[in-house]
Amino acid sequence: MTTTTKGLEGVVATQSSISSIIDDQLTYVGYKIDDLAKNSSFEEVIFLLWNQRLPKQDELDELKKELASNMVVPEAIIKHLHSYDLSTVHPMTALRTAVSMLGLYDEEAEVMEAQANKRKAIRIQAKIASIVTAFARIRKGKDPVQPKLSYNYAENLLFMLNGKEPKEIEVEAMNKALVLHADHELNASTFTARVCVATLSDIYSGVTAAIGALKGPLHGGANEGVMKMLTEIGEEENAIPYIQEKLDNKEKIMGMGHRVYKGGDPRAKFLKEMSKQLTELIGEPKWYKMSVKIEDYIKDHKGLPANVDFYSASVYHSLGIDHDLFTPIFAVSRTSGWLAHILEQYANNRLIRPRAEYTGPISPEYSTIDKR
Ligand SMILES: CC(=O)SCCNC(=O)CCNC(=O)[C@H](O)C(C)(C)COP(=O)(O)OP(=O)(O)OC[C@H]1O[C@@H](n2cnc3c(N)ncnc32)[C@H](O)[C@@H]1OP(=O)(O)O
Ligand SMILES: O=C([O-])CC(=O)C(=O)O
Repeated sequence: MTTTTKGLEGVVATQSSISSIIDDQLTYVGYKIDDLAKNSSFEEVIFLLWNQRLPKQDELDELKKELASNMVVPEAIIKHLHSYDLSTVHPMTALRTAVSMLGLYDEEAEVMEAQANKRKAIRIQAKIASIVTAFARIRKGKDPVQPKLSYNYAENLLFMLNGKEPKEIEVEAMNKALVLHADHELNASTFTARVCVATLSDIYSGVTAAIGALKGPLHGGANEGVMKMLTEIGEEENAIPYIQEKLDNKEKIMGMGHRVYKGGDPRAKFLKEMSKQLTELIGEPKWYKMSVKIEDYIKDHKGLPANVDFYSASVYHSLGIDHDLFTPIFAVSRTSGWLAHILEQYANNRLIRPRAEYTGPISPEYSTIDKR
């Protein structure tokens, strides 16, 4: 058997035409992330990821309409969100369970035909925004807000979260964050989704599994970890001593480092710019300034670049989003990528089943229980 690679580093595990990372450049279906971040709506990116081409205007209008009109979630899920102790449950745990529950209320849940899976993809993408926002409101004793048909995805996400018309700058920032987080080749959660559905399990299982993988602090959970760190640091002058102490204790700095990018994450510069603008706007520029200090220090002392999670923390904070909702917001965006990969996996499926190199004892002598 060939040798193992810890964490599957550098292993090419599948072919995909959805996104690529080549020489530290990210593309979705060949289009540069820079062009998409500057020009595209999240809906446009969803269409691109699911169809491997950019939409025409009427196709984009249709997708926007379908997403907005499918955002309402079954009442049973809203009831379920009321049914446990929302003060202690992490929103990613609630989301994982609620998305799994969605499958119970979808008549096509077990239909494996390609068109049915596309219809389910729209429903899942639409409803995940409503689940995250309903959870956020219910735990504050507020009613969920119904989406507006005239709003785009980013507008509805903010509207359902805050119950008031979002400002243009907030919508722009949210849209860009959604575009930047939408897909990322074979990251851990996407790989999880593909492994799951490669058994020909259903689409809800795939997305539920992916949410579980995204939750961890080495992956999507890092954005919440970044804000926790910034809050603990409190003021700019404390940043370096705090970071040095963490490094001395061999602790990881959240939002820093990446398995694939060694020169830098191309998404981070957009989020950095947004962080500067938005933290100034809310009168809390210290979060941005602190982040820049940390980024520079880690670059100089560890040679590690900031990843997508680093500046997204202060961006989401500036948008007034609760810190434990940062990863669920990431999940809302990444659902588009998971669904694209799930559809691609179904279209060209083979069971994913690698091998393990056995390192346990060889032929130990068996003794019956009375002799051990
Ligand atoms: C959306 C995303 O998922 S982006 C990633 C989000 N995750 C984070 O931000 C968590 C912090 N970062 C990390 O833990 C890592 O950089 C990962 C998980 C992203 C990538 O890790 P890997 O490629 O597996 O690298 P690994 O964890 O093996 O680290 C290699 C070395 O760099 C160090 N290192 C890597 N990241 C960090 C970090 N953030 N802070 C301090 N040291 C780090 C490790 O301690 C290790 O050092 P050593 O060789 O002296 O033991
Ligand atoms: O690709 C990865 O390993 C992690 C990442 O940046 C992402 O999922 O966006």
